[in-house]
Amino acid sequence: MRFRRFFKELSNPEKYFLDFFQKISLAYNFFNRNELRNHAAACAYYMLLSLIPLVLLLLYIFDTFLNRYPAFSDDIFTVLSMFNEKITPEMFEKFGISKAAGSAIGIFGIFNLLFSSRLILGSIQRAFSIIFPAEKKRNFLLENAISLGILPAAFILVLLIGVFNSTKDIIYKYLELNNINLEIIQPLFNAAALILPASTGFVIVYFIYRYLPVRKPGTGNALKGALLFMVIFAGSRSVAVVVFKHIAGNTAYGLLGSLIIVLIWSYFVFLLFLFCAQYVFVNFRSDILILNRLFSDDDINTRFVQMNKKVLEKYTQTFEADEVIIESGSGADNVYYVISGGLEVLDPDGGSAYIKTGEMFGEVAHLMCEPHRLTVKAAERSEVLVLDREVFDNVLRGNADLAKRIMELLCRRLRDSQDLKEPVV
Ligand SMILES: Nc1ncnc2c1ncn2[C@@H]1O[C@@H]2COP(=O)(O)O[C@H]2[C@H]1O
Repeated sequence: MRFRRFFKELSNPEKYFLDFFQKISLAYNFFNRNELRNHAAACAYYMLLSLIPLVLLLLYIFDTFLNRYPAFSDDIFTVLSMFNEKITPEMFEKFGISKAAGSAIGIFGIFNLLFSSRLILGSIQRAFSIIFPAEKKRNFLLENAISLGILPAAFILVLLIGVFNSTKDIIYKYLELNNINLEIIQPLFNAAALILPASTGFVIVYFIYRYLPVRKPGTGNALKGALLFMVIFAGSRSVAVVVFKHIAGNTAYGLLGSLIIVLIWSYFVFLLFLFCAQYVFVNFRSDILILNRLFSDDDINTRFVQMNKKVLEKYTQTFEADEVIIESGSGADNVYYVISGGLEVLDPDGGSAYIKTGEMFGEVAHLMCEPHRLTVKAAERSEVLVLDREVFDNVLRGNADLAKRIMELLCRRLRDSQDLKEPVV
């Protein structure tokens, strides 16, 4: 069913792109309103902090292996020197790597890494609790367990990709040395070298979008978000490589230049990551968000209604003049909102009131959990949004302005119908 809808959308690309750009612009609005830039900055900063423990950890690993397993380290250097003959044990000695302060640094590195990992995930979780609002809170144990694991897991993944890349190069060199035809193998390897990191990134981002929010957005939406992330990421990476090479080549910046590059790049990646998370949410709750916007304006915004016709059509019912919409005494299953036309409220004593475009009705019974007291019928041909309890409650939950406006509406109707025959004491 879902696939059929997807292909139907694809067969009408114009509509599909319009829908896509509308969602992007909605996501951008929310991205700004939620101030996600600050969260991205926090993540990037913690990322930078985690670099130092990471370097310490690497020092420890090199130190342990180079000192304890000379045979292994010989092998490593044989492999490393295949890439660049300058990489020798002497070079490492020069950097002081093999003389590093041993296990103390290693342990310090691990603790620091876990701590930074906790900080990074803490910021992502905080951002996610804003992007994907939920009533429930996350289980404390789970929250901490995930966050301690995420950076080491990412680290291991990066190492694996690194290992793949170097293995690829080694095999490649080996084949070349043995005069084996590379014409077919080379493109295959190159494709694998491109696809492997991209698909790993895609899977990681997908799992985070799919499972990290307390209120889970569903598979299809998480996939869309992860895909958007990877496409923009891959595109900007190729631009960034060129730009950053230029900056790094400029020796005036030195080491500081590399740090600035790491900071700028991780800030950008986190911005993109949170933006795409917001896009996942927009896909997930697009109906609610559109209704939310619709109810935020004082008058009916006809352009907005027109733009979001596809979504609103799902909820719209047309009533002919004199057709009854609410029968007095009937159960309160829905709340209604007039998009066009006008309606009449009738009380059993013959009194009546008018409900105009842009007004809500049926909310009294819903809020009080009792049957509708009055009958409502169309005064002319009218288009009405019919929202069930769940949809209405979700719109109300995310819209404090709407709650206030409903209160105003209720007060106004109360005042209109107030009959102060007896003075209030
Ligand atoms: N004085 C009024 N003017 C306009 N609408 C009203 C007035 N009184 C009641 N209504 C609406 O008519 C609806 C009838 O069903 P409910 O009682 O659920 O909710 C009621 C209000 O939304």
